Amino acid sequence: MIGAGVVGGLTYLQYQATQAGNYAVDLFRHAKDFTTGAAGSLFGNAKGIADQTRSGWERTKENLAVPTWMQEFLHRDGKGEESGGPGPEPPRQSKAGGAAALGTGAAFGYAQSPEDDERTGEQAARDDQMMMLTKKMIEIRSILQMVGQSNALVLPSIVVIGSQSSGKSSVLEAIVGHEFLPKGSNMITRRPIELTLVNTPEAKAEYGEFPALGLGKVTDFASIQKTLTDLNLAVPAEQCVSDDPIQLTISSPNVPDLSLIDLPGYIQVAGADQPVELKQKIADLCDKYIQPPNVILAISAADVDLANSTALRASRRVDPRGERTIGVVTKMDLVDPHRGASILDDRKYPLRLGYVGVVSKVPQQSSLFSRGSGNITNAITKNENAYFSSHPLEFGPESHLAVGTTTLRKKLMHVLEQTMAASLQGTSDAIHQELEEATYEFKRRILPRRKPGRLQALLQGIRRILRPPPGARAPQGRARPARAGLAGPTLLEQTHHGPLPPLPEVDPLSSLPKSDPDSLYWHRKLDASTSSLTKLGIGRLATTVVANALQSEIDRLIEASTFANHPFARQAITDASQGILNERFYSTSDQVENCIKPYKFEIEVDPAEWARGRSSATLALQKELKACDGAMKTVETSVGGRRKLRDVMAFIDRVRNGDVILEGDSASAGAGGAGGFSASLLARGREALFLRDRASILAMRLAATKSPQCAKPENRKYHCPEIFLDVVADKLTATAVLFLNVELLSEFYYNFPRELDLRLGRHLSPEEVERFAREDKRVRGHLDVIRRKEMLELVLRKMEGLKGLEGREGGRMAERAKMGGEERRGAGGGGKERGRGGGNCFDSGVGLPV
Ligand SMILES: Nc1nc2c(ncn2[C@@H]2O[C@H](COP(=O)(O)OP(=O)(O)OP(=O)(O)O)[C@@H](O)[C@H]2O)c(=O)[nH]1
Repeated sequence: MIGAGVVGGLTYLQYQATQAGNYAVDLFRHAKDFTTGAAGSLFGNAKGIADQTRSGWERTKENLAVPTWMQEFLHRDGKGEESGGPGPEPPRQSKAGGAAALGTGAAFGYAQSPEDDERTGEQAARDDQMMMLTKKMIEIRSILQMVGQSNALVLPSIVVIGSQSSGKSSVLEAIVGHEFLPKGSNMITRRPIELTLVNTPEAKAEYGEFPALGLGKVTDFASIQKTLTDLNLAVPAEQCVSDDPIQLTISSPNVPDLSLIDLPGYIQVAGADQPVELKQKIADLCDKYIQPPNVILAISAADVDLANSTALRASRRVDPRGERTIGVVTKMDLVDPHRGASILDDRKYPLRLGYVGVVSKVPQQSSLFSRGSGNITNAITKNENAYFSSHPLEFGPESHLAVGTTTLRKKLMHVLEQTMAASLQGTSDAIHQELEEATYEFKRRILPRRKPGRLQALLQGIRRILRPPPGARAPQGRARPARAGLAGPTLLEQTHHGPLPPLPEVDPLSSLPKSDPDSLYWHRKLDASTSSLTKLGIGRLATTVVANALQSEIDRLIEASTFANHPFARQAITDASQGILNERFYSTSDQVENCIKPYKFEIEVDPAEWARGRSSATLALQKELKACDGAMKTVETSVGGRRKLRDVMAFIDRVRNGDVILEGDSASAGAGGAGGFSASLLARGREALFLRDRASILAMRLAATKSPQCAKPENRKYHCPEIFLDVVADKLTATAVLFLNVELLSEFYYNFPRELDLRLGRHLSPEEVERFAREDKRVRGHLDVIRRKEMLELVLRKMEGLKGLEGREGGRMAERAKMGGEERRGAGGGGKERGRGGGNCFDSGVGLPV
């Protein structure tokens, strides 16, 4: 009997290892119970997320990615429609009208006080209305930019081209009234700058915004300049230019509504440190932007012969009839006035929109001032006026030549307005077509999925996944810890799959049945086995096993659900579970450690526990014995029969007993076989020997547990250790499970849904909801289609309103044209060219009121 006890003692390691497994199995089941319960809350929670996401969509459609100005615009438009359909807004009256007129005056570059506004009321109202069309078109342009780039949907801009140092920046800055463009000798303008000017007549503040950077309103123009410089210099020197545009919006009561594009200046030859193909790259970039419907602002310096103007040459290539090019001659102060006048009166390179001469250099003393927040428009205008009025013969009131930044501003506004009006119908048709496509896409993708909704379906899938498989329902009451691991798998794994353990040279077990049951040596061995089950750290080990099992179960559930494609949700769920597990870890480990401490000293075993342990140990041994027999049969079949196996086993036995002496290496190591048996046959024989020995030990242990001596607990600890260890393991597991349940699992069960709610439920901001929804490729596609469709609808509504405005303005302009067209001053050779061409707004017989 003592032998059986010692065998039990020898297998304590196996016990110990399997205890962790027992905890895991038991607690895994608890985790499953939890998951079953949590499935409901997770589902409910996820349903909340779906609702949230849906309403988030509604909100984000309105709020997200729609800048504040557009929201205001939307809002205003809504009101407009309520009160009278999508007609144009009436010109502002009274106080607001005054402010608007004043603002418009400032935008035109007129003097900045009401007394200096020389315009008649009718002219001011007309200018206001004209600006309204451009303003709305610029707003529409910005919405279209958000819809996505398509050539058909691009509304016209004014593109500024010219050689390096021709004065492009100075002209733009004179229009804006601030020095804000990058300056420097080392080709600083490397990217197109898409500049949108927004006239804000009722506001005082002037500020810039970089929509793509999200820097907010930048009121310091020096820092706008710095940002532009940084963005340009970010293009590597070896690349030198990039066609990735920088978008900048400047809002001010002093700027007109304009959309302008500043481009890198043309160069004659690339510098030593520049790529050779730079000249061509710049030309290509400019060519890309000077295509219709854009208006070309071709800048040429007066001190350079027009015949050598790269800007005019480039514009002639794409606009051979000079119908959409405005010529700007800068640095008029650097040439003799007579020569300056003759350049502007040029007949060799006629442009329908004419030439304007400017002196846009900031006078020295105002330059320093302007680097702060001061406006430079007045300083430039005064300087210019002083120059042109000092040459009345060439540029005086009698002259038909167009000069001055103010004139240029006005011309730009009119030309852009007319170009925009001309593109209205074409763009509106293109938008109709895009909208049709978007509506089709919307119907195709979204309508059929309404029942059930996309996320609804996804969540149904999750519910299905979270439902435990049939038969995996939690057993009623507290389940006994699984002890199958005690016997079966470990051995079976070894016999069938793993390498065989080395056999002892001499079998010590054969002497065990005769050992003294009161031997101190064996008592100590057994005590050591028992105390190993309660050794320090077992609480931590058990908690780790459970926490890991729970976490991997959660991971598995996420992986199998559609949340797998949602990094955001995935992270949130993982964080939620890990957060709770980490928080509970130390207190749970301590509790488990403390609860099993008493077992270190004294373990009470009552008869019922003993009986349970005895039948459990018996069952485990029987199971393993059966597995051994089964394995032996498999080996028999694999070698071709019992007799053959018996022969090879007998041969190995003889070798081991020394009855057979092999030459060279031993039989067990012989690669080519021995005794007439092949190497693989010998390996199978060794396996069979192991199984035979194992079975005989198991039979001995079984006989011990079944013996009457082991029927009762009294003083049987050392006689029947197999049963005793089983009882101890059972008690420890039950106690540990109890505390793990209370300290870890019920806390987890309670907190997990709350944590999920916090991270994925109602507490998500609209931005997070949008981000979450967008992580799914298909949902993202749906959202994009919805957004595109809605934006296109919005744009169309606005365009319909604008058509009315354009009709009215067109009528007025035609009337004025009939009355004499004296306002055509500044249109240059336009009058002479008007007979040619057709279809363009500038061919309508309407002169420019400049
Ligand atoms: N006298 C005079 N100088 C001017 C005038 N306009 C510009 N300048 C000067 O000409 C130089 C070049 O002007 P910019 O406006 O920087 O020319 P740019 O075409 O933008 O130059 P890049 O950005 O290098 O292509 C500067 O020193 C200006 O001060 C003008 O009307 N008269």
